[in-house]
Amino acid sequence: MTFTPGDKYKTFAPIDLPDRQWPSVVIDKAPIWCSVDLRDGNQALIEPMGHERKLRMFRHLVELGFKEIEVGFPSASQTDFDFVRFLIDEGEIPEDVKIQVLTQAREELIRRTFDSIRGSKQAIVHLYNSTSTLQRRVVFDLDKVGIKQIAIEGTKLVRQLADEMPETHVQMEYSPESFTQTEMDYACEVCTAVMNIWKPTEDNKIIFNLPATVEVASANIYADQIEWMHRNLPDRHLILLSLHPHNDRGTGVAAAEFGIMAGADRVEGTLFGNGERTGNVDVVNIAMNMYTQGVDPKLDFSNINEVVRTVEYCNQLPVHPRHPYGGDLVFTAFSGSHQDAIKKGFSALKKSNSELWEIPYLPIDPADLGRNYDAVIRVNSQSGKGGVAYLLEEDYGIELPKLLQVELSKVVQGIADATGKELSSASIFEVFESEYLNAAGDVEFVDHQTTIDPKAPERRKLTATIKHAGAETVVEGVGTGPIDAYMSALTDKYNLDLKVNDYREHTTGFGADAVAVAYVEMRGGDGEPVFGVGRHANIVTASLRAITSAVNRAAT
Ligand SMILES: CC(=O)SCCNC(=O)CCNC(=O)[C@H](O)C(C)(C)COP(=O)(O)OP(=O)(O)OC[C@H]1O[C@@H](n2cnc3c(N)ncnc32)[C@H](O)[C@@H]1OP(=O)(O)O
Ligand SMILES: CC(C)C(=O)C(=O)O
Repeated sequence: MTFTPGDKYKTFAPIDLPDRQWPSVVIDKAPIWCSVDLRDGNQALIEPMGHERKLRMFRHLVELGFKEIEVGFPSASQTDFDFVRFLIDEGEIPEDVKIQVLTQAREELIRRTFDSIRGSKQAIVHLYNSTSTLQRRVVFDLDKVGIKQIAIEGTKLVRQLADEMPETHVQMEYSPESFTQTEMDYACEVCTAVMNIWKPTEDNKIIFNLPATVEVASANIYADQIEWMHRNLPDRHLILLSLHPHNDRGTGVAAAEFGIMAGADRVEGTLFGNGERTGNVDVVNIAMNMYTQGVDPKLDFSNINEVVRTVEYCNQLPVHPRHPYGGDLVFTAFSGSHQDAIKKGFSALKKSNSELWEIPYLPIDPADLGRNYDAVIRVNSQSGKGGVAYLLEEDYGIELPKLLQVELSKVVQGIADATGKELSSASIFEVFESEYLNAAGDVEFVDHQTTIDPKAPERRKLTATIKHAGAETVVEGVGTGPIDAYMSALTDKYNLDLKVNDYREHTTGFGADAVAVAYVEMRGGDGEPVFGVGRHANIVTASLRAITSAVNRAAT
C-alpha cells in the first residue's frame, strides 16, 4: 500500500461566499496597528525578555508610532505583572498610547489582570478562549454551548471589574482563539454573546480579534472568513475588527493584506514577524508594502537599522539577511543583469525630473528606510560590467567608457571566479589601477612641453621626457594637438602600429581637488581595441598618461 498525504491531511474547505467583494478592494489607508511583540512575540522566545529588554522594546514601539501595544500576559508571570505596573507607576505610557493585556477566560487570571492595570488612564483588556472544533474536542472536552459559556463568564467578569474601575477607560478585546478553524456561524454566535454582555458604544467599541492562531489555509480563505464576519456580525459600527495572522504557511502578510481588503480595521503583529512557530505576521512588512503603494502606513521605519538592532537585542534572535525591508542584503544586487538595470535606472532617474521612484529591481528607495546606496551593488563572480562600472563611478568618480567596462569586467570576473569571493570596491579600484593607471610596460611618461610649430602655427610640437626601461630619454613629435603629437613621437621611436580610435575625458572632484581622467581606445593592425587610462590634475598630462598606458598594454 502506498502512502499519500491525503491519507493524513485533509483539504481546507472553502468558505461559501460567492459574492465576495474583497478581491477588488484597494488598500488606501493604514489600519490600527497593535504590536504584540511583548506578548505573543515574547512567549515564543528561547529566553523571554526581562525587564530591561521589555522596556527597551516598549520605548522603541512608542517611537515607531504604535498607539496600541500588548505589553504582556500579566497573570502568567511576575515579570509581566511587574512590567505593567512599572509602565503605569513610572508614567511610561504616553497619553495617546493604549496598553493591552491578555488573559485567559479564567476568574483568577482575569482578576490578576485587572490588578495589573489599576491606575492606568486607559487599557485594553484582551480576553480569549479557543473555539475551534479541534480544541473544543481535544483541549476542553466541551460542546459549543460549554465553550460559549467560557466566553460569557469571562466577559461578565471583565464587565464587572471594568465597572469597578471607573478611573480607567477599559476597552474590551475578545479573541475566539483558533478562529480560522471555527465554523463561521459559531464564531459569530460567540462574539455576539460577548457583545451582548459587554455592550460596546460608539465611544468604546469592542475589538473582535479574529486570529489565524495556526495558519492552516491559503490567504484567500482567511479573507473570505474576515469578509463573512464583517458582513454578519451585528452592530458592525460598534466593532473594531482585528486580524491576528500567524505565518505557518509563510503567507501571513498576504493573509493580513487580504484581511484588510475584506473589511478589517486593525492588525496585530510583531516587528519582523517574531512569534510562535514560524511567527506572527510581520508588521514592518505589511506597513512598508503599503508605503510602496503610496499609502502612509502611520508607522515610522525610516531608520530600519535601528529597528533591526533593537529587535535582535530584545529577542536575542537574528533578523535574516534576506528579510523583507530589514535584512542586510535586501538592497544588494550581485547579479550582472540586475546591476546593469539598476545602474541605468539611477541614471534615468537623475535625468528625469520625476519624483516617482522607478528603479528596476529596487521596489523601494533604500534611503526611505535610512539605508544608503553603498550596498546596492556588490561584485562577485555573478556580476557584470554594470556592477563594476557602478562601483568605480560611485566611489571613485571614474566613468568608464562602455567597451572599457567590458574589458575590465572580464579581469574582475576572472579574479572573482578564481577566488570564489566578493570583490570590494577598493579591490576593484586596485585592479583598475594596476591594469590601466599604472599599466606595466617599458614606457614611463615623465613630463612634456608643447610649443607652436613655427612652420605651421595650427600644429603643436611636443617634447616629452619619458623613461624607457628605466632610462630617461626625450622624444619629439608634431601633430594637431598634444595627443596627436605625442602619438607621432612614440610611433617614430617605437615604430608603433597603433591609431587612436576614441578619446574621452572627464573630471572628478571639485575645485582644487579636481582631477582629470582620460581614456584612449587604440586599434592596431588586427583591429582589436586596446585601452589606456591616465589621471592627473592637468588634463593634457592625463591624456599623455592614457596614451602611455595604452602603448604599454598593447605591447604585452
Ligand atoms: C494562542 C495564544 O498564543 S494564547 C496565549 C498563550 N500564552 C501563554 O500561554 C503564555 C502564558 N501562559 C501561562 O503562563 C500559563 O498558561 C498560565 C499561567 C496562564 C496558566 O497556567 P496553568 O493554569 O498552570 O495552566 P495551563 O495554561 O496549562 O492551563 C490549561 C487549563 O486552562 C484551560 N484554558 C486554556 N486556555 C483557556 C482560556 N483561554 N480560557 C479558559 N480556560 C483556558 C485549559 O482547558 C486547561 O484546563 P484544564 O486544566 O481544566 O484542563
Ligand atoms: C490570544 C490569541 C489572539 C493569539 O495569540 C492567537 O490566537 O494566536
